[in-house]
Amino acid sequence: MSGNANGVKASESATTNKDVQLGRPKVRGVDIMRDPILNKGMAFTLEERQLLGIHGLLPPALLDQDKQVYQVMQNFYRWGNDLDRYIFMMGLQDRCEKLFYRVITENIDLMMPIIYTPTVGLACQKYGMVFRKPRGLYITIHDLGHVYDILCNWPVDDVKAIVVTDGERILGLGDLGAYGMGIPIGKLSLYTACAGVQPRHCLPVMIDVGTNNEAIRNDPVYIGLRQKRVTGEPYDKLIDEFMKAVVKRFGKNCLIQFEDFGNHNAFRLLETYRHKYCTFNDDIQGTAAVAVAGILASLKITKVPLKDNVFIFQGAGEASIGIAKLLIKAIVKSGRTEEQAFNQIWMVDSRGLIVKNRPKGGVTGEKVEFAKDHQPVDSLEDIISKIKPTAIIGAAAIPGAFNEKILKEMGNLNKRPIIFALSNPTSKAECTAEQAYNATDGRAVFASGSPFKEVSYKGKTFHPGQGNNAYIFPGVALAVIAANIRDITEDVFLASAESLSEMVTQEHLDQGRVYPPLQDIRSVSLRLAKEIIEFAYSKGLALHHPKPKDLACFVEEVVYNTDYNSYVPPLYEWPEYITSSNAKL
Ligand SMILES: O=C([O-])CC(=O)C(=O)O
Ligand SMILES: [Mg+2]
Repeated sequence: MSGNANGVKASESATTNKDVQLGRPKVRGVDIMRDPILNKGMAFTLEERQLLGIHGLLPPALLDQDKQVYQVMQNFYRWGNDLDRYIFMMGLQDRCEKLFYRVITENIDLMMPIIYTPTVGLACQKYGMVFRKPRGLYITIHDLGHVYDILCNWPVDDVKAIVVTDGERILGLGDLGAYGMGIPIGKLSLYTACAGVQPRHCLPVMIDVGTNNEAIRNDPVYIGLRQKRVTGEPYDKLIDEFMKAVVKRFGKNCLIQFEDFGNHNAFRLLETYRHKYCTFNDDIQGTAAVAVAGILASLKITKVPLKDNVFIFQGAGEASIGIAKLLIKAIVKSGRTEEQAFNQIWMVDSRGLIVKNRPKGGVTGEKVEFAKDHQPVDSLEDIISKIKPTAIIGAAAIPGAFNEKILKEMGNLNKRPIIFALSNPTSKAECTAEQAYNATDGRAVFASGSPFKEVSYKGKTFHPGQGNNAYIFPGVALAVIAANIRDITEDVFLASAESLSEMVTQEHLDQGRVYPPLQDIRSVSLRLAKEIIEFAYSKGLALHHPKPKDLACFVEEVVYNTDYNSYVPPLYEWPEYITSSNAKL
């Protein structure tokens, strides 16, 4: 390839867009129609049908991709519920990948609630019924000693990103065992839909060590191991073997995103692996970045400087601790000492306010450094009246935790209270958008992890923001893959949070938004990737050399193209001495 419209040479990019160079596929005949990567449905041209040996295997009409999109959308609307829409879209992904991604990217705000939260949560709960065709790899505790062999069964060699779960904490739904596989699949669909990561570079992985969810173990159509979770040494050995096998099979630049592990493993595994492998934990670090971005944007509405805010976290798990730690970095950057920053952050868990020497105990691990010198207080209502926060952030998957009294109190304490109900899916949110606006006379600055529709209150329309790590992980992944960032530091996540918050315009703020609209998530993710790459080069974290001159073009070059390839090879041009009648014999 010579150069694109912007003059960037393909050779500068980490991954050349091989799609457009495919020319003639190796597969022919009916097999090409059975391969979702190559299949074009009724968009195969007459020439292609003849050349590939599929003429007559399709009805005679040609339906180009535009018409196919129309057909998919008509069907999509026809389904009566979201779970059926999920199954329908997964079927499309299994049949025709390019069409699937074209439909998703063109209708991202309509499609995200289906292929991602909240519907993906419901799909995981019913995965035995939803399951049609396997996707990704299943590695079980019985495969100890053979993990590399399993990775070798994956047919693609140039995998660049893995999303892995052990299914122990699927969204806020708890232990769903192997049914949790819907999450890595959904996350990786967003890698492509939001950030244009090539689908063939992506691999979803389920590590099945059993499930402690008895109902799921007894489900007659359960797809995983029917045993209690294996913990301790064998568990650690399996994860360790997996990490090493990934490097052996796909190289040390292969990104490994940890997703929806239980708290007790998530922090531990992050600490063990973060400096040795190209890895991050989305629930700790991705969620942290999106929440801090939302907080930074909220301050433009509340006009309360970061250093004067007081935050209460409902929950002290992966999300809360992750957000709190990144927030501390942001507060310190704004001029406070670390000690002062810690004093602005209060945590609440199932045993009440996290204080030193709590009679009810339970302050261990990551929570310890957040424990305050304060009297124990049990109920969230009392905690809020005593601590007088400017912001409350819910991430404990306790639906209704922000009750009317609490929301009203937040409205009494603040001109513009910040209320983030981040637990997923929607059924686990701490309050609804409507409840937050109604209880605060429309003054709440509200965001939630799962989407809520606009709310009309006293003639004004509010657009609640979706504070979901989907605004972060696709852009991070694209940046990591394209620029070979191996060490994904906390500063990368802080830079991501700052970049995202800077993409929130005054117009967005006027609509009550603290994130750019979901329709814009693709351009947001690409810009984020570009800014992360810029940051990574400035800190010496990007190993792709030389640094490309034009980063926007560099990013554009690697992005997946949803147009169908032409399988008709370009005609050869015969040299003139052959075609010319004057050719000398
Ligand atoms: O998947 C989502 O919507 C966000 C997330 O990581 C979680 O809730 O675990
Ligand atoms: Mg998650």
